[in-house]
Amino acid sequence: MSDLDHDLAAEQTHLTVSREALRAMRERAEGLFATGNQVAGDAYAAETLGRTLAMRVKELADDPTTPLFFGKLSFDGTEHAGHTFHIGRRHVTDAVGEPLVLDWRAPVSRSFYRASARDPQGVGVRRRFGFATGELTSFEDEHLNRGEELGTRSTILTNEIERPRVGPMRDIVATIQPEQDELVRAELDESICVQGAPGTGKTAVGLHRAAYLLYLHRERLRRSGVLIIGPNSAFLRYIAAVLPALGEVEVKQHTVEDLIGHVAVRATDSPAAAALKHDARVAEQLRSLLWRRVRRPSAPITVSDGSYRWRIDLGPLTRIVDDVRREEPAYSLGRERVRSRVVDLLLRQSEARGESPGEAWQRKMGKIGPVAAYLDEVWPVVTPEGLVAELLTDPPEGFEAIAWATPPRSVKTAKWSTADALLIDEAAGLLESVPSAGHIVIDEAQDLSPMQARAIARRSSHGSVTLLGDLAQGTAPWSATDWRDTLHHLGKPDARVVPLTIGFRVPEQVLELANRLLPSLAVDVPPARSLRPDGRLIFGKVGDLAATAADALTEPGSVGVICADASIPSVIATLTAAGLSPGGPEDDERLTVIGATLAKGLEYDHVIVIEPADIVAAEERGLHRLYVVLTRAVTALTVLHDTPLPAPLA
Ligand SMILES: Nc1ncnc2c1ncn2[C@@H]1O[C@H](COP(=O)(O)OP(=O)(O)OP(=O)(O)O)[C@@H](O)[C@H]1O
Repeated sequence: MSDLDHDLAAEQTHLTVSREALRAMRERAEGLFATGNQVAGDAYAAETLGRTLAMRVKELADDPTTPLFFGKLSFDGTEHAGHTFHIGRRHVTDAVGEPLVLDWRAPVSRSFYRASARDPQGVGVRRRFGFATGELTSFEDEHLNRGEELGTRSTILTNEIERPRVGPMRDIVATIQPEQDELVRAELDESICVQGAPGTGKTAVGLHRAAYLLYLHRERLRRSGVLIIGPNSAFLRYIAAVLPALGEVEVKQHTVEDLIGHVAVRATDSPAAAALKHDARVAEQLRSLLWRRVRRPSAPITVSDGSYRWRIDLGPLTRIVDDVRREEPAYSLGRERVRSRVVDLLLRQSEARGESPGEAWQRKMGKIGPVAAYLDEVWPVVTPEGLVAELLTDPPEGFEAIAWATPPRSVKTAKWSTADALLIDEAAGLLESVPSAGHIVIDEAQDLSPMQARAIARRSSHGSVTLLGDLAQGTAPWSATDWRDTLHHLGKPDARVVPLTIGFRVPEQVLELANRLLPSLAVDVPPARSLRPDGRLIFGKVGDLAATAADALTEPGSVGVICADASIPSVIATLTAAGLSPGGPEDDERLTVIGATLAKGLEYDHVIVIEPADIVAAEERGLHRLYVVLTRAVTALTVLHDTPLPAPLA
């Protein structure tokens, strides 16, 4: 046996021992789960404990297809000199608590991603492991102490990048690159905006950052929560498995629409109305409409509590309104403040008479007729829907386009649009303050409208955000052209904007084609360098579709046919007639037909794009859409067209 074989055998043994230990950890957790009910003091404690233990059992699940560890650090310097650590997806300890595998997020593991020949951080040798279906098959050493460093030339990194893609997105924990790691491990209180060309790992970075923050601030974030926001449900489905694979099973993933909720969407807006409703100026209109409801009182109050009659003059009543207004509370809180200050005045009069009425008396006085009438006059009850209905019934100058064609009979029967739901959320935020999440990761953030950004800002007022996006991929009418604007609406104006420039998905030739569109996209973004010199770019006629798809399916990996949304039925018909069975973005078929508007954030091994000119013509920012579509390919891009290619590509 050579030294290398011997080393590999020893590592395989370590893997077997670690798997065994993880199984034992899981069995212990299951045992605790089973007895949890008996040890907990009461039903509430039992439930909490049960939930924690059930979560722990889930977290300890071993996925036999992914390796328990992917790297090893052998230290010859710092306080760790003489120690070796295996780095994996989670801690694994043996029966006496000795670590067999260190979590990739532990402080020591940082050197796995950051140590270099120039700055070895005490690491003598960094070892990366190659795996096939969960079995350890090879390793690659860098003797940092001898100045050896592979960087992006690592075969294990190359294999990982070139691996055929099938099914949902996977974690990249074994091969996070230094520029990515710096973002992943940024502090919890730091908000960051990542500007990265297609395939530079923005989504991956955001998800790993969520996992990292949860590891470091588990208790705090369990209470306040970490949210992931993505553009649509096909995308959320695509990324759904990444965090659970990293042991994080509790993170909620939403689109902006389902984050907001409030009302069922049953109407659509004209483009002009939608544009105004997504504009931050409409927030100002709602605010002033709301605060115009607050008035000074017109008469003093006289109240009888059965034994005495109390009177409050106009002067103090006016002062209360003015004071509370100046304090700028959320509107509904303001109303309660006014109420309690009136009751205070009554209480003081009563005390001056030598009485000391209790809470029940105060509650009664707060609701008594004259006090309620005063409140309704100076600070009336407002509902979010009511406020928005008022705006849409009679919009101010310059906002005529948002007017309802026919106002509904009542607020209850109103049909709301997606953008109305945003207005209602804005109004709700003026009425009551919204609980803040600890951290929010927002993907495809270039498409956030100012009003959507404000909705997220309300939910992260005490937390931080990671914004991920690419200005060149902005396809909404309100897409950002400058990150500072989005950050301003998000309430994080000082966030760092950091570029990612190494492309892990799109092959060089394909990127070169897509980049020809960049000068026409009117954005200033740093170009990316592709790590994939090995791709293929093919042009053909639309009539070649079935043959191209059939051919692509003979190779491993996923095949995505992307066309203008209107062409989906005919594309499916062509493929089906040829005996292929394409699925949609929600299915698990190897062959997927997907409309251009849903392709954002997704990737396929072989992408077949049908009629780029149709994709461009279908919408206002069609060239941006085409840029998104052309950058979905991992290995091969086939462009099929009968009409001439859009000018920048021809
Ligand atoms: N460090 C890495 N090691 C291996 N693969 C990586 C690494 N970083 C990213 N990738 C892979 O590159 C592909 C693109 O990553 P990701 O989807 O996160 O990019 P993106 O910047 O969000 O792209 P887009 O702008 O198209 O949404 C994914 O398959 C991802 O797994």
